Amino acid sequence: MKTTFIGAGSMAEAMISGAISNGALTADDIYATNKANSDRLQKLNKRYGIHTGYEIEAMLSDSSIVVLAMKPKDAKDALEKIKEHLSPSSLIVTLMAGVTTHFIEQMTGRSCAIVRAMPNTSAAVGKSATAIAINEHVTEQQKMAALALFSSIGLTKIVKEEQLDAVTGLSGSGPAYIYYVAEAMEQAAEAIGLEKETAKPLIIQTLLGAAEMLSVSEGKAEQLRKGVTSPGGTTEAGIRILEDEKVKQAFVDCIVEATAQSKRLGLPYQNPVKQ
Ligand SMILES: NC(=O)C1=CN([C@@H]2O[C@H](COP(=O)(O)OP(=O)(O)OC[C@H]3O[C@@H](n4cnc5c(N)ncnc54)[C@H](OP(=O)(O)O)[C@@H]3O)[C@@H](O)[C@H]2O)C=CC1
Ligand SMILES: O=C(O)[C@@H]1CCC=N1
Repeated sequence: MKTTFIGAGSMAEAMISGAISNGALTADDIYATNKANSDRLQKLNKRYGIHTGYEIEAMLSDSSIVVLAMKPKDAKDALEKIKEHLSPSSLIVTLMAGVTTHFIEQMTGRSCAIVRAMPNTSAAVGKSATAIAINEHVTEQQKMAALALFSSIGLTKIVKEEQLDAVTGLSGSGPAYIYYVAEAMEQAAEAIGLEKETAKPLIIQTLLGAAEMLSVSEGKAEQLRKGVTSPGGTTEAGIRILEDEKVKQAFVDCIVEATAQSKRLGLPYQNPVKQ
């Protein structure tokens, strides 16, 4: 299934790598272009055997899927460049945070089948938590193709487009919150006398194990936490500090604020006429 990536940065690469290694696409199916970085295209061509270049018209013709993988600030330029070459039968898949399907339709000047996605950087290891919103022009076959593409980089949930800001605040930015916890654990390990080489694998395995436990226990986080916490024990003493410092509320506030920022960043893309 011919799939063309407009934008060839880290998210595009994660999807290309996932789709090829999981068999969702072959290297021969994949075309990628960017703004001007030809070295980067050459590297992707060498690494994955995909087609790369700047012949937009040829790349877009007969493309079943066109992935918009540029930053939101570049959306307008990129859409201006590709709109006259877009085939009416192509499915547009957009990865851009905040850029609405309405904006894309306005920019291309016509109704398009669009899947708007919010993956996360764990796509690079096939573990993205991705949510997708599907507009009314997407056919059942296109929906299946999009699900196959995103399943190749991890788990996929279908949501309403208006829920994508919340998804961005929760799981789009989510890996950063977990890295923040890992940073705190690394800092603490040093303070309590553990060498980095000892602490790092212990931290990683603790995060992996906790995630696996959450997964097999159907997500009862509070119950799992209580299972670790012996009365009068070490966990209880540690968690008391987190409660005193209102750390849980700080995480809630963090996700609410990230969601609000996603909404703010999306404002210029509500109506392209106002740009
Ligand atoms: N990083 C993340 O955690 C997440 C990112 N996203 C979304 O994914 C998208 C891509 O992010 P990411 O891969 O990190 O970005 P990168 O900066 O790594 O890549 C952006 C790519 O877009 C290309 N580009 C810019 N302008 C144009 C243009 N006019 N025509 C063609 N290509 C163009 C750039 O080309 P060149 O190098 O030549 O300038 C580059 O290849 C963003 O919209 C982001 O919102 C979504 C979820 C999570
Ligand atoms: O920080 C950001 O704006 C992007 C969107 C989700 C993850 N990174």
